[in-house]
Amino acid sequence: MSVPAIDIDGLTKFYGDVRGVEELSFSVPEGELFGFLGPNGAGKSTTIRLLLGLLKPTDGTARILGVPVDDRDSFLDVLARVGHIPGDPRFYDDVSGRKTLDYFAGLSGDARRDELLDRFPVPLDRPVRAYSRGNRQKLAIVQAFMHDPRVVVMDEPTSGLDPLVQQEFYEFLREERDRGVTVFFSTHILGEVREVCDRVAIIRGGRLVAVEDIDDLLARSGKVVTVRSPDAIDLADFEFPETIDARIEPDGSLRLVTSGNYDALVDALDGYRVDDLEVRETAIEDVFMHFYDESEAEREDDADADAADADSRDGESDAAAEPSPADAEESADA
Ligand SMILES: Nc1ncnc2c1ncn2[C@@H]1O[C@H](COP(=O)(O)OP(=O)(O)OP(=O)(O)O)[C@@H](O)[C@H]1O
Repeated sequence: MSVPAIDIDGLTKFYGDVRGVEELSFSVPEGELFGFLGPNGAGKSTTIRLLLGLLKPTDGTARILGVPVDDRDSFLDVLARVGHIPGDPRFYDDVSGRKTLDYFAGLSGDARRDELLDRFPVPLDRPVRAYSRGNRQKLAIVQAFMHDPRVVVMDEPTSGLDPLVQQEFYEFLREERDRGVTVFFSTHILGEVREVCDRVAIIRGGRLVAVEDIDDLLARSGKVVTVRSPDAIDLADFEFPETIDARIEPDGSLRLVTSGNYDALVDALDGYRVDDLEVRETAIEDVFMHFYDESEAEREDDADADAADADSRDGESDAAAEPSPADAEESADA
């Protein structure tokens, strides 16, 4: 079996007492479009910075193309085959876009510069200071891909792009994936994951909630059935083995999420008059909220356990400790 493009094993980072990420383990095979989804503060940027060796882990390891990030000499060679778009791309403001790209070309090459600029044009002779947010992002895209990397790691790469450029970028990512490039990108936008990803890791509160194939996730998430009836609907009539969730909406209609066929539903409906019946795919939002809700419950359990722990310790405050400025930010010993 070939070596995964990205391999993360037990990766943990604490900023003082603050959890950045804890015990993350997953891998991404070559040629996959992999989404890394989580709300603000979930630990996406921390993971990406650990993966690229920009931050030192508290525990665990990350590998790109089989090389551990802490094997500095070999890892520098690997980085020549990696593209990176940081969350907030920064360039020297007084330097033109062209000179900026010249600089990066000197480091790792620019065989695809012209092709990328045709696709994601920017005002090359203007200083980057004068760039709009979108143009800055496009410059970051060209810079990340122009040396024809094997693996590209991106932190919320579509922020600031207008919808047309976003679509162009998604198309470009699919083409890159089809050429065998591995694309890892973080996002908090659910639709983006559905539209472009093959698989997704869902992270919340620094912990991995799930790693799922997008199609499987949607397939086993069921269908949403809404029934409107002039009769009072009794929920008990709709508790079949296939029922994932059933509730009566404020307007009296039945909302049922079902994973199976409709025989039991049709039988149950026999006792009711039906004004309206609608069956639709589960929205990806519902699917992810399900994971987020579960993870929220787990966090509350953790918080309860922590509080119980603190109560059991004599003389200790149960307030969460703030990180001291000294240990808040830390860079790797590169
Ligand atoms: N330099 C730092 N010092 C202290 N805490 C930090 C630092 N960087 C991140 N954190 C904390 O680590 C956790 C994860 O943050 P991170 O920036 O990785 O999340 P994120 O998913 O990228 O969020 P966003 O989408 O808002 O960028 C948060 O609780 C954050 O406050």
